[in-house]
Amino acid sequence: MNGHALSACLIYCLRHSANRGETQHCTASPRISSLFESESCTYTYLLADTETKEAVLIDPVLETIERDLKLVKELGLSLTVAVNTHCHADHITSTGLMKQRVAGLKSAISKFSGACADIHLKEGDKITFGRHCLTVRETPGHTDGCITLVTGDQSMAFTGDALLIRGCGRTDFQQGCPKKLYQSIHGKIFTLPNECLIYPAHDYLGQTASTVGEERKFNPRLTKGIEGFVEIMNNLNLPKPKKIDISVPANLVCGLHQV
Ligand SMILES: N[C@@H](CCC(=O)N[C@@H](CSS)C(=O)NCC(=O)O)C(=O)O
Repeated sequence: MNGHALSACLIYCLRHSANRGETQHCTASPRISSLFESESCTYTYLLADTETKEAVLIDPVLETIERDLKLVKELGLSLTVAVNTHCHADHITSTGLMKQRVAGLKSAISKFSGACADIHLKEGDKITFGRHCLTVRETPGHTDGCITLVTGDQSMAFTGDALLIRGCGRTDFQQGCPKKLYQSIHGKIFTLPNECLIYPAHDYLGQTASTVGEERKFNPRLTKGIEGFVEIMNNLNLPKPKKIDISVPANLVCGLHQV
């Protein structure tokens, strides 16, 4: 199945934690829904505490706001935070519009993103929802404001555009720096347990999730030394994202530009 074949596909994946039933904060795994937007091949993740019904959305996309809000309603969830892993260059976030539709919803993004939001995140900050939380790891390199969000039990990591499945975010615009990205991935993501699931912001080949162990072993870019990695990244020769000129200014104002 290729990325576009996933366009109408909502993947509901119930994760069961070794710490299930644990009442202490930040230890168990939340419920996860992986939601795909086919034009930009972006994943939005809805994480929820099934008991308290508190939920967070990661990287919501403007075009799929109705679908995402419908799911939140169907599941009876109370959305508290919509967080962007960085200031996206290829699509417009729905965060600002979502704040107008959901009472009390707070937006969040890295303090180094340059973007406005209710919450500016930094290394070690926690986003708590019910019994669960996400801990912020700063993973710059694709942009200066890229973060990876890790569940309390370290069973899942939402890597944004830092680490993709068998790939990684490009480093040729928006403060991109291959050396920084290499250090971020090796220092902040590959130090997680091998079984930790990797949920990226994009996939262009229809892949849905990976693990730290798999990427450490098989990622064709990150298994190289730093000099080899820099050489690869400086020679990707990718075309510019089609919507970069509207997405970046819009995302700097929470996606509300011209909405
Ligand atoms: N064709 C797409 C843009 C594809 C792209 O550049 N993806 C980025 C992440 S979104 S800025 C990326 O880092 N890709 C890495 C890679 O190796 O493909 C469009 O026009 O939107």
